[in-house]
This record gives sequence, C-alpha cells and structure tokens, in this order.
Amino acid sequence: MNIKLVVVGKVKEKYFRDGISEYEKRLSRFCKFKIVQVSDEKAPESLSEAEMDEVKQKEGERILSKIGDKEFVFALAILGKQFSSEEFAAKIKDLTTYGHSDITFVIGGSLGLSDAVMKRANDTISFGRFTLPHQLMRLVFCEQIYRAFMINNGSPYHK
Ligand SMILES: C[S@@+](CC[C@H](N)C(=O)[O-])C[C@H]1O[C@@H](n2cnc3c(N)ncnc32)[C@H](O)[C@@H]1O
Repeated sequence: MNIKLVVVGKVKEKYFRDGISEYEKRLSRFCKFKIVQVSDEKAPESLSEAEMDEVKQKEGERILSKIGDKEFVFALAILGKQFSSEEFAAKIKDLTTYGHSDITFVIGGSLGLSDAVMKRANDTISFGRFTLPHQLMRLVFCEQIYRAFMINNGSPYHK
C-alpha cells in the first residue's frame, strides 16, 4: 500500500523533524510511506480576506499537482470528521479491502486548505476543534497512521 502525506512548507524545528523521521522509519515495515512537501506562500498577519484566499488557492494548486486521479484523498481539517484511532484503523483497512492501494492525506498551510482541495478530498479527518500548527500536525498525524497499522496488526502498542 502507498501512503502519501502532502504538506505545505518546511518543518523548521529539528525536534519535529526528528519525530517525523522516526515514524517514517517505523511505517516503512507496513507500507510505502512518503511525505511530499510543496512550497508555502508568504502569509503576513495583515492579509485581507481576498489575499488569504489567494494564498490558499496557490498552495492548493501545488497540493493538487501532487495528487493522482486514483488516489483516495483525506483532507485534514478542523471542521472535518472525527474518528477514534480504532475507527481510523478500520477505515484504512476497509479502503485497502475495497481496492484502494493509494491513500493520500493532505495537511494545509498556516491559513488552511483551499476550496479546490476540499472538493477533491474523498473524506475529511478532524483532530477536534483545536487549531494545531501544521508542523506539529504532521508529527501527530504520522504517529496516528503508525498507530492505525499497529492496531490492524493486532499489536498492543495502542493501549
Ligand atoms: C494552522 S492550521 C490552519 C488553520 C486555518 N485557520 C484553518 O481553519 O484551517 C494548518 C493545517 O493543519 C491541519 N490542522 C490543524 N488543526 C487541525 C485539527 N484540529 N484537525 C485536523 N486538521 C488540523 C489542517 O490541515 C490545517 O489546514
């Protein structure tokens, strides 16, 4: 199975990068896992609504250029669907059972995801109504993907 995480911008802090690398390593025994990074747009505090939409739209075009037609896409969004870890693991299992071997997750930049990306998404995932910084979200979500594989593998890790 191919799991792809499409993300916006670099991870600046080394401690996040180290954590992400650790989960990339752990995931390699379960799937082909890759993180595809697209560049972010400058987004100063003072942007108007229209300028913010433009930033999201540009980043969105870059994100969409990394997604193939056959990929099953989840958008990570605050107002998305909430899953328990077990429900998420079951969802991954179901998708593979029904022939989806390319699963892609998208994490937005500092202003979030464009409407076009949300429209392309086949499903959404929310970690609740808290706003998490996108760099931290990357690490937290890598751990949840790993947890899902461990659950599907019958491992006691998730307790
Ligand atoms: C800093 S947040 C963007 C905040 C932006 N105001 C919004 O509403 O999307 C950056 C990205 O992290 C992800 N993210 C942050 N918090 C999240 C949460 N609670 N659940 C799901 N995804 C989240 C989303 O992909 C979001 O686009």
